[in-house]
Amino acid sequence: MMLKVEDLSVRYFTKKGVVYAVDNVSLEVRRGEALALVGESGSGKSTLGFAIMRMVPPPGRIVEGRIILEDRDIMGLSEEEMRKLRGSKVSMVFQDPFTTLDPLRRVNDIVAEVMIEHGVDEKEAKERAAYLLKRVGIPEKLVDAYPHQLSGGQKQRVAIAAAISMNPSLLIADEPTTALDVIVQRQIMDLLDEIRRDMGMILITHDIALALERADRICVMYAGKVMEVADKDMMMKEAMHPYTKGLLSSLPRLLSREWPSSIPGMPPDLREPPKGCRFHPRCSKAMDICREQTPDLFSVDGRLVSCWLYGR
Ligand SMILES: Nc1ncnc2c1ncn2[C@@H]1O[C@H](COP(=O)(O)OP(=O)(O)OP(=O)(O)O)[C@@H](O)[C@H]1O
Ligand code: NI
Repeated sequence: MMLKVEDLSVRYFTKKGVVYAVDNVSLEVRRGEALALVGESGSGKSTLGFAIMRMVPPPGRIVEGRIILEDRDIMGLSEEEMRKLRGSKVSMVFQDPFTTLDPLRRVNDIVAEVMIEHGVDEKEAKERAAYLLKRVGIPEKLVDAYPHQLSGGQKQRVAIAAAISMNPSLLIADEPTTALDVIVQRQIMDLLDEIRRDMGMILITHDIALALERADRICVMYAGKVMEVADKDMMMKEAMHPYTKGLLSSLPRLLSREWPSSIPGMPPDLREPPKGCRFHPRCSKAMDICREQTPDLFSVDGRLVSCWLYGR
């Protein structure tokens, strides 16, 4: 297994209370697969992505769990060891590449810098940066440009080139196309598909249609918990969890790329998540046990589902 996350919990210790952002999450990413992490805003997707990089921003903290990257538990690594790992074994690209591209550096240097930090010598790093930029579709005349001279899509291409420059085993892409217009979105997703080859990818998105189109497996999150994990084809055919069923029942309308509104109610405030199953207040199938006890992730017909309808 490329990545195993076990019983991971992340909380933000804010002045206004503790936010239970990721609660007891377990998931796996197989070698070479694209796993989509799908969920509405605030469900804990980015927090989970940051946690896998051991980069949860304060006042957040990983409070428990294991993160095993290629058979190595990275929870025990020092910050210095993590710095070596980030970018080389696991990399991340973000929604807004503005925040990750140094505005004062030329594009080629931005990409080369990542490699230099990981010990590649300068000449080799610059040559490889030029190659990578070409590979991600940056025109040659722009390799010496500054980020502000690029379009949004081009900036994202540069961020991708930097992220894959050390051939990481795992790429975490957090809403990589959300800030882009529809045509550019497609180009960037095609680029990710093409360049990652045997690299594993976690695609974080609130866009279920995009997830179903691009990922091999889908992990649905709700209020900091994993609700259901299944192969894309299985999920398309039939969802099991009432929450996922609700999401997918509105699939035909998803072309509008908005969060489906077929589920009444609102997600909970994660400072006071509901007892039992976090989805129970919005669930039409809720039973007594759902209000009291949190369901495990039950393994049913080749998928995982956290719902009392499917296990005891
Ligand atoms: N820096 C922070 N301080 C306090 N709370 C935070 C912080 N970052 C996130 N949270 C809270 O943690 C929870 C999970 O947020 P997170 O950003 O991980 O969700 P998300 O699924 O990525 O949402 P989005 O789709 O909006 O990006 C939310 O309740 C959010 O308000
Ligand atoms: Ni997010």
